Amino acid sequence: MTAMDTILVVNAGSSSVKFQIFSVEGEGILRRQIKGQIDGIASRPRLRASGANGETLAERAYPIEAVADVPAAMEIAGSWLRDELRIHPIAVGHRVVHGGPDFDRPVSIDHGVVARLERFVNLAPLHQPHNLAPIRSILAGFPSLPQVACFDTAFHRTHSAVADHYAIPHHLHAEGVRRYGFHGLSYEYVAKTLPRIAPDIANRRVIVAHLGSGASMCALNEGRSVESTMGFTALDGLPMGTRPGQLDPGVVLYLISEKGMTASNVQDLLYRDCGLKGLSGVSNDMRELEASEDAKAKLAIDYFVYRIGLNAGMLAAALQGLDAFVFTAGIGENSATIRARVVEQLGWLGISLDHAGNSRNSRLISRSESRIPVYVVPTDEELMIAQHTLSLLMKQPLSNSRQERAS
Ligand SMILES: Nc1ncnc2c1ncn2[C@@H]1O[C@H](COP(=O)(O)OP(=O)(O)O)[C@@H](O)[C@H]1O
Ligand SMILES: CC(=O)OP(=O)(O)O
Ligand SMILES: [Mg+2]
Repeated sequence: MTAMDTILVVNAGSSSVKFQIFSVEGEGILRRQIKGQIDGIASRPRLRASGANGETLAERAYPIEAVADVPAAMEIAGSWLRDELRIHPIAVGHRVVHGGPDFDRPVSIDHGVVARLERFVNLAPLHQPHNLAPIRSILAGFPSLPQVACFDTAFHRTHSAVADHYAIPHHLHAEGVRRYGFHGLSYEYVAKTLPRIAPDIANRRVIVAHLGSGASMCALNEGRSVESTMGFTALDGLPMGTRPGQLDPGVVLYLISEKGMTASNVQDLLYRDCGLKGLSGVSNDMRELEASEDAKAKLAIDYFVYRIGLNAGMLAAALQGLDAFVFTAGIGENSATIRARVVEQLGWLGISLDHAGNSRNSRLISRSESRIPVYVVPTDEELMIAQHTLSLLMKQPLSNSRQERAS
């Protein structure tokens, strides 16, 4: 591994840490060498990693107390890559969830960039601190190793003014209180992949449902984001593992004025104790809800599916019609049951499911007579990050990083 030039990609989500190693072969060619993730953080933690040909490199389960949060998972993944595989990359690409109003594309990281990104920690408390921690420690330990930040928000910067605003006084929009949207690296990957796998609809009106531990939907028109269910923070829109999704702001006022909660109590409640976890009282993990007999677990799933249906109607209105629907991310890629429930909810649009294809996780899961085709597209945020990292790297000399790696 150490003989070749490699790029390490780090993607800390709310229930997982994902990482990939790509080799750089010739001008601009990336080849995946390792793909790994620790998922089920705080539910059923497991490290899985595979090599260039899909062969298993690691498969380890951990007790829940050993991987209780994202930093613990980051530590395990980091030490596996460093100490067992002895990876010495020439650059590191990071997913950074919040880029605020200024960052509309990936950026090379220096101390000034980190300071600007720290301002958004309170706008993405489940992600931003964990995105910035490895950046800071690499900056301290390997100051000349190039690092690139790739933002969840950047892909949505194409939104029109009406889609970008809340109906609040202008000065708040001016200082950055806007509807940013998230999961942009995932939507960018899907938008770039559709022309190859579904050329008929790639340039038309598509709703992409990114259903993972965090969940959102994006309206794509001609491959560009025009609307998202998420806004200023990754709390809005669909219910998620531990976040409520759309909530009347009056609930927040009630918690403060009637229940005496502080801002930090409310932040903890909304980011950590709501969503599927709060509604079910069973788990934030969809696999556990699907396996549960508990009536509240069923209610949580019903609510999840219902809200996806409502939000699909909203995005179809933004697009003034619909030509395709795409499922992606942990739940969207793996749960045939949830996909079937969502498609049933969208039946009024003339969508019908190919049940056999759906249970095989096929790429096209709608029947030929379905008015709107439905696809499953496994996302690859890490590939997007690697591509952005390499293209920024090619604009700057590599000599420093090669020296760094050699030392
Ligand atoms: N086979 C499966 N069936 C149902 N849900 C699944 C399956 N595999 C993964 N998931 C769900 O996917 C979610 C995690 O998705 P992921 O996109 O990895 O999240 P994140 O990146 O936000 O950590 C969890 O709710 C998990 O239960
Ligand atoms: C923005 C967000 O919610 O990300 P994730 O789904 O990876 O937690
Ligand atoms: Mg994710």
